[in-house]
Amino acid sequence: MAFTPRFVKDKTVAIVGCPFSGGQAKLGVDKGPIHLVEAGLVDQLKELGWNVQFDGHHQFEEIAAADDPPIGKLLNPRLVSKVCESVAKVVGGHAKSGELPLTLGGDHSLAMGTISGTLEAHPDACVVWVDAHADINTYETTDSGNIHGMPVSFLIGIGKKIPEFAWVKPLLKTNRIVYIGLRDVDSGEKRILRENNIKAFSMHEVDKYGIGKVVEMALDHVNPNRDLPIHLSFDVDALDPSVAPSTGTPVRGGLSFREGHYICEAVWETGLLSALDIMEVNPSLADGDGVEQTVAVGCSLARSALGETLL
Ligand SMILES: NC(=[NH2+])NCCC[C@H](N)C(=O)O
Ligand SMILES: [Mn+2]
Ligand SMILES: [Mn+2]
Repeated sequence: MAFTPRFVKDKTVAIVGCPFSGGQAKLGVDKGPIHLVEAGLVDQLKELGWNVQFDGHHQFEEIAAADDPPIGKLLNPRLVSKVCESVAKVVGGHAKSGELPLTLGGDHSLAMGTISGTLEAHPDACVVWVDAHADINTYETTDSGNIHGMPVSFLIGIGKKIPEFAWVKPLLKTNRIVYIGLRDVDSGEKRILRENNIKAFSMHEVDKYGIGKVVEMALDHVNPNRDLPIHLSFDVDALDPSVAPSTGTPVRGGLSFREGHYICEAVWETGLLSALDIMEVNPSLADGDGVEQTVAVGCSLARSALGETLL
């Protein structure tokens, strides 16, 4: 289908490369965006008819806080906060000018920035969060202290208020986010999802209803009239590790290659996509083939969400 989504002008996609790993402990996830671009993503999107804006990856070095001791259990808190704040400005700027921001991670803490940016530009946007994890731990519930397991709690405004993160406005309403693919949710997170009535389709529902029905139910929940902008935040660990092995927190029993792509295709078909994140590609994990395979799958998910069809 050769159309442009409703909230995008001149079929322009702005690639926001975010070589950042501070939201978790494994080295290498900062190399994800570089590999995705080197695999030819820019030309692939041009081939699909997009005007592609890409002026190099973001440099976060100058942001590095000299002294960044943990706050409670939270690791690298000042660094993550400052990086996400700058990402929010960049993503929000693109969205306001009618470009579709495609953020390449980097770890999923970045979504605190990307979704903040989306909501500045489109206050009524909804979020489809595709992940093995709920990433909704709070100051009180996090066990690992890794902020990539926490961005959603900041966006909806739960948990202890941390002054270092004061810029994050709790703009995301709990009925405007839906999860697909969950299978490794901490017990504190399960309670948060329940108490806040947050809709989630785990792998159990994918097995039970099939991916077609699950995506339809997910969109019915966050976007009942199919008129709101959609921010699709895709953590590649939603896919089964046999499909995307190069990622920091793989969990077996994940989405198949087709199920992952189907989600992207179905979101594209709504004509409402307004921002896309491809997160947690870590080219230093897994060996030879696995790395190439994961990078290729990251690119093809992006293409599917941006209009590539099978026929
Ligand atoms: N974006 C991710 N891969 N998140 C994994 C989070 C794992 C775990 N729930 C934690 O909070 O540490
Ligand atoms: Mn995950
Ligand atoms: Mn995640």
